[in-house]
Amino acid sequence: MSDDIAEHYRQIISALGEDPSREGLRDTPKRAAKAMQFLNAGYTQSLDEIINGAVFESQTDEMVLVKDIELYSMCEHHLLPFIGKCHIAYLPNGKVLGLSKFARIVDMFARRMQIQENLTRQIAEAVQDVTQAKGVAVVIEARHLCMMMRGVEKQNSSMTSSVMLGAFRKNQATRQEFLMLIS
Ligand SMILES: Nc1nc2c(ncn2[C@@H]2O[C@H](COP(=O)(O)OP(=O)(O)OP(=O)(O)O)[C@@H](O)[C@H]2O)c(=O)[nH]1
Ligand SMILES: [Zn+2]
Repeated sequence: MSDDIAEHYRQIISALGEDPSREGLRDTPKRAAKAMQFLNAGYTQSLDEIINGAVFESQTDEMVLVKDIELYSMCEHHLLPFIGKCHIAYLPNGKVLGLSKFARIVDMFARRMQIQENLTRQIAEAVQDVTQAKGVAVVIEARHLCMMMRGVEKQNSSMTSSVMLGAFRKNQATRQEFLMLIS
């Protein structure tokens, strides 16, 4: 599979007018294939596998917030990166999730091709699924290279997307508390 991807990169380099056999580019198809596979490793992972049973009983019923999880993904339209941070909050319902698992959930979905809005929803639904929480909130703030280095070439705009489930959707005070904590 890696060889396959490398061969396609070799053809792309050639079609772009470069010589893929010149010294500096000789190993580039292989490197690019490896990098692309890493950036899309989410397709080879599953929620069960990354959670690895790290869901613990707890009677806490206060909001838990994991803030500023850095995020690197690629938009499915241009295969160019979007980069930003993700905030995840939930209201436990007898169970809490291992802290590192929030970052693992973000990475698993971020390392697939998609748009930011869908990524936000996938993360929220995964946290809900795993914790059976009373509510889950996810906000992603990101800058899209497809808007910066090409196309409209706007360097300072960023996009914020959010998904609120359960109590965060129904209860204004809960939502406000979350938004205040991440602001
Ligand atoms: N909503 C949303 N749009 C995205 C995301 N990533 C890229 N896009 C947009 O997807 C759209 C694709 O538009 P097209 O007109 O088909 O493609 P294009 O000609 O390359 O568009 P321009 O970027 O405007 O040059 C653009 O408006 C992008 O800004 C994302 O995560 N969410
Ligand atoms: Zn794009």
